[in-house]
Amino acid sequence: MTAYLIRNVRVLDGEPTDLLVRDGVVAEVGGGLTAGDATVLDATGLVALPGLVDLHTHLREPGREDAETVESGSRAAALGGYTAVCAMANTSPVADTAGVVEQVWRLGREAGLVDVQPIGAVTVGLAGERLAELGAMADSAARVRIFSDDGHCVADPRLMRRALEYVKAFDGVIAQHAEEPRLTEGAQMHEGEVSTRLGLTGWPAVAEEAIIARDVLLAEHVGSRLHVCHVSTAGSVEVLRQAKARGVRVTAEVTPHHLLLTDERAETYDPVFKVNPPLRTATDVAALRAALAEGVIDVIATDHAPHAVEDKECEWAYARPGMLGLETALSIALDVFGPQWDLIAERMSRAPARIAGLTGQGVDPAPGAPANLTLVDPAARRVIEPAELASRSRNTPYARMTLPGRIVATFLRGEPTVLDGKAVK
Ligand SMILES: NC(=O)N[C@@H](CC(=O)O)C(=O)O
Ligand SMILES: [Zn+2]
Ligand SMILES: [Zn+2]
Repeated sequence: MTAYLIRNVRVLDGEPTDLLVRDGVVAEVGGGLTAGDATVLDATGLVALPGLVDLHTHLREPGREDAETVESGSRAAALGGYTAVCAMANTSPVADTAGVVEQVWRLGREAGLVDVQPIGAVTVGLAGERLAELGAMADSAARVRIFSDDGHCVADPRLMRRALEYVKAFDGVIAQHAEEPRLTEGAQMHEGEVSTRLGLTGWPAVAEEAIIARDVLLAEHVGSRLHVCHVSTAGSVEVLRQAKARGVRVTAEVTPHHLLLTDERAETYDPVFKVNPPLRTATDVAALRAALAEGVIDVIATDHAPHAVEDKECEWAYARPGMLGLETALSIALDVFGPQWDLIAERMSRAPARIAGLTGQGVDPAPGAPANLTLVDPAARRVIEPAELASRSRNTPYARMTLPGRIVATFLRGEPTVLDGKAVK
């Protein structure tokens, strides 16, 4: 195993120092370390962060390997600075059995680029009718702790209650895609001025807020853990703020695109901007940014949702919702929040690792810490070229935009997965 001496790097907001990475851990931190047999990396101007952790990734394997595989998604993640991703269950077959979650977990280990932690489905086939084998998935080699029907809402309140009760036994968490389906039938974009002008059926904010309000009450009643996926409205932030003030065990995430883009993008009729929940208004974006800074929202999660060209480059109404996220998330965070490294580390690494219960992830680089880390060049700017992305899909909403920040290197347990901005394998 090669040792690495990372010279002249700033750890988060600290002064430049040296990091010695050896045997999978950060062995030493301090000025003027000697290399010995270590490979020296000059990291002048770079910032070291704990490896990023994504709570919400769609890897599409099994079933849609044309759009993404565990390996291609893992490579996109490593290039984005991630050392762990949680893989959503809406694959084909659905990850609703111990067999499927173990398959995804094994594929992740074989790719060896990030830790792939499978999420299990809450209900069989995501159909919302009966609970999946949550216990068997928890006891499997994949040790599932997060369950989600993402893509669908667990709309039946009795099923939601039972799921919350079930996972309490092993401190699991239900991650809800909050969308009251009766309020979003035929919806194409956010319900508001722009949808009225374009004549597209609207997806009202209240469809999200009503489910979050119900679910925080259910979580409070049961005393169990709820996580809210891709929060997108100012009203949702207020529901979460009140629930947290009461001590409800609820956490929440926001995506990079909901922190940056608004429903006005639909005016282009370019389906790359079609996503679920939909892009909202500038007022919502401002509320989400403030909530993330305050901690009412705990995490930035990508909701990386790769789609094949034929599912995306068609008429708006027929296009699948979803956007790529893994390779651009850190840049969007830097664009929105500036170099607030402690905030970025908390929201993109420590908090998601805690919520997912991933030991060894989300730990700041310090002596004895597992060497899961990423080196960022905050001064670099890059133009996003869809064809250059490692993802198998091309549906980035940031095509040809110039974004700040570049991931220079990523280490997984002391081994580089990215060096010089390129994937090692
Ligand atoms: N976000 C999306 O628009 N799409 C996701 C599903 C989801 O996250 O709800 C997908 O799987 O494509
Ligand atoms: Zn969702
Ligand atoms: Zn999703």
